[in-house]
Amino acid sequence: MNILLLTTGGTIASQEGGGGLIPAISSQSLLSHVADLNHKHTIHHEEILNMDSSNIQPEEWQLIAGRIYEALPSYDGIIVTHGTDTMAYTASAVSFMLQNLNKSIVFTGSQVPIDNPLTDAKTNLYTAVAAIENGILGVTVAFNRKIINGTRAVKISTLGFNAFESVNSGCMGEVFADGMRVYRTSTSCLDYGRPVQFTPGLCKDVFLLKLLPGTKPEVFDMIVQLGYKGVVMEVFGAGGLHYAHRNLLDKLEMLHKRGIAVAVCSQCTYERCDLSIYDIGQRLLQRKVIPCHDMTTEAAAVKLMWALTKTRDLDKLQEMFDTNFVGEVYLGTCSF
Ligand SMILES: NC(=O)C[C@H](N)C(=O)O
Repeated sequence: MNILLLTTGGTIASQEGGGGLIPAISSQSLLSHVADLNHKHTIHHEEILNMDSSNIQPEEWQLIAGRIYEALPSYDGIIVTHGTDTMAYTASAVSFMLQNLNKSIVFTGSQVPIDNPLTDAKTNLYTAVAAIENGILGVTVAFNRKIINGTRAVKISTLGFNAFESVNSGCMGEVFADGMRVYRTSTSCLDYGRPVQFTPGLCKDVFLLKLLPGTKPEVFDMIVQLGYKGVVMEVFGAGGLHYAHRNLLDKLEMLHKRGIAVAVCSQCTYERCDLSIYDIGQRLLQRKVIPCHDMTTEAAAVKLMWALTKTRDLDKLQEMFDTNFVGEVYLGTCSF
């Protein structure tokens, strides 16, 4: 197979720089650590960035997605090496920007640099190649022998090798002693008659707010002043926030009047936010907040950035959040 290795930095490409680990290893040198892959496949390499992923932002997401789109026709699959810290955001962003993918785009990285004897980088790279060999289509994350839908990946460990979890959706594939077991072959329902859909835009004016009991309502005034067009709010449990002592509900009404979208997801990692259960949730619904259902916070925030480039109409945004595009949300009607 013809595979492209796109490198962007991260621990996988890092070396001790005197002041701590810093990305330094080139794409060529990275590939040389898994040179045996070239016996079976033709692997091309290209370094598009060399950054700690803490510095990777929407500008870089667009660069990465654009390069993938250009390269796609020439390869059977593309592996993107990336720092783990923000990989779930980048993988989500690329998932929304590049849809109807009939090829494998696999993000991977490592917790230990590739030139360290205890590295997990090689296994992760071999797992990424196995995802391509097994035809797992769409944007995924390969880590610790698992293949996860890019919009379902969440980084759960700072140091452990099982650094990513597939949240609210089983993983797509897993390596066992007898090889890769494939549970799902695509992140979405593909329309083979249509080409890849590339929508490169992202609205950078999205704010992510995790509530603390007692958060001051005036925070929302600051969000408005700063020109944010959308807010993803992590609320308590199935969907709660305070209005006693400090009335956040009034501020949500103010945001709605100003046409600022507020999407709501839970501070709980697992299961869905459901605003129909409690009185407080129903008060939120009356303020026209957009429920994110069982989406990860990472996917929800990036989905809002992507959706806001298509519309600012709150009803249309709500419709987009009630639609499953790339397996990011379970709505009870589709098993992706
Ligand atoms: N394991 C890693 O890759 C962490 C690193 N700080 C990064 O995200 O770039």
